[in-house]
Amino acid sequence: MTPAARVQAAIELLDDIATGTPAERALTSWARRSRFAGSKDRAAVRDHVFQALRCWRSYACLGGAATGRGLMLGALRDQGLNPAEIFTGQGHAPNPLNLDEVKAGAAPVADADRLDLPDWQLPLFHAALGPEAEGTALALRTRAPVVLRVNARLSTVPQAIEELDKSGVQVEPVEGGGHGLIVIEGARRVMQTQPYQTGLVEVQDGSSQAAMEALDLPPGAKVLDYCAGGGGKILALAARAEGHWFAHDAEPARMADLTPRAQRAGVQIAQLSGDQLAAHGPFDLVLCDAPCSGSGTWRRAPDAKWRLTPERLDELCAIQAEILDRAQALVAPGGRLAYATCSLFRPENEAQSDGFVARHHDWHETDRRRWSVSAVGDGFYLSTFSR
Ligand SMILES: C[S@@+](CC[C@H](N)C(=O)[O-])C[C@H]1O[C@@H](n2cnc3c(N)ncnc32)[C@H](O)[C@@H]1O
Repeated sequence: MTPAARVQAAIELLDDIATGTPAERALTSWARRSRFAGSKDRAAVRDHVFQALRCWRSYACLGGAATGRGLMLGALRDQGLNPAEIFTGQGHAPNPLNLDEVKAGAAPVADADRLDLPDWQLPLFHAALGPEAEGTALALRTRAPVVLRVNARLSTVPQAIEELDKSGVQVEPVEGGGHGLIVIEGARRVMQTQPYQTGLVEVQDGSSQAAMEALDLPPGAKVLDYCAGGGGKILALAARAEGHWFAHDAEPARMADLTPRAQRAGVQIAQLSGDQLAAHGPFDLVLCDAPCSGSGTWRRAPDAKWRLTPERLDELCAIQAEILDRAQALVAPGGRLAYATCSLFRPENEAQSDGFVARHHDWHETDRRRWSVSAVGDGFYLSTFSR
């Protein structure tokens, strides 16, 4: 595909996504029906679509319309490129610009346009992040880093760097980042490499890694990941120490990847249904990596920024409180409860921790940390409690 044909494909996909089709689904079905598109084409089209999703409002201002054409026009203007060189109408290029399109478009001025946020989220950003609110919103307009975690059970940082290099993936250690490696080149190849397939490295965001390093983990501890999903967090904990590892999720199908991942990593993690939890408990550490808005990860899943509603945020807060209330009953005397989200918002973070200790007077908070959206990690929140 020519660069212009890739832009035209992105225009059509953005129009589809604007009608409510989830971005991943739109991209998958486009790739299926576009057999002519090679892997580089698919990657380039995906990059166009994701960047336009991150910058929907500012690109719509620059391009003069919140349509696929308007957004891609805005994207080209944002990069200082001449859209007329792409919108030529030749081959599979977008049709030439009409006079209205040439005249339309202006730099974003309103805060929500400039920061690429839905209006209702501006106060949430300011309340949670104060002077860092603007910088964080602007950071969410950029592409996320790809970060790996070296599995300390099977490898060292220098060994993993060397093995990855042999497979064509260049990485650098995350500064002060323990086992984190930031991918400089070859991100799309990581999962095909021998170090990944043999469990020497896992893909894991830098902030998630740092949060799991921050948790107290007594040797031989019995640990339950109450919202395990694909198991990224419990795998990071299990790499740190000997222990007994248990995973639970309200939707067990979400743990489908956990068995192969644990096998690769050389650890055993028992999966527990709701009915089995009490019989296998109590646990020295119960981690609740709760379902949340994901606002700290919106560089990776930018359509979620526009799909979240105030009603859904309220629902998530209620689910988070219920998870904490249930999980606390599974903690052994002297044990810890940990609450984590990849959200930036106070109602899901600080207010949730405060609400928990207000409802459970026998519990107190022992630690509370936030990680900012950065060059090595997503926004993340961690709170720990003891009784
Ligand atoms: C943020 S994700 C977990 C990510 C995972 N810990 C990881 O590191 O890959 C939240 C998970 O909580 C699960 N969940 C939602 N409601 C739950 C509930 N009431 N009890 C337990 N798990 C729940 C979801 O199915 C989802 O897999």
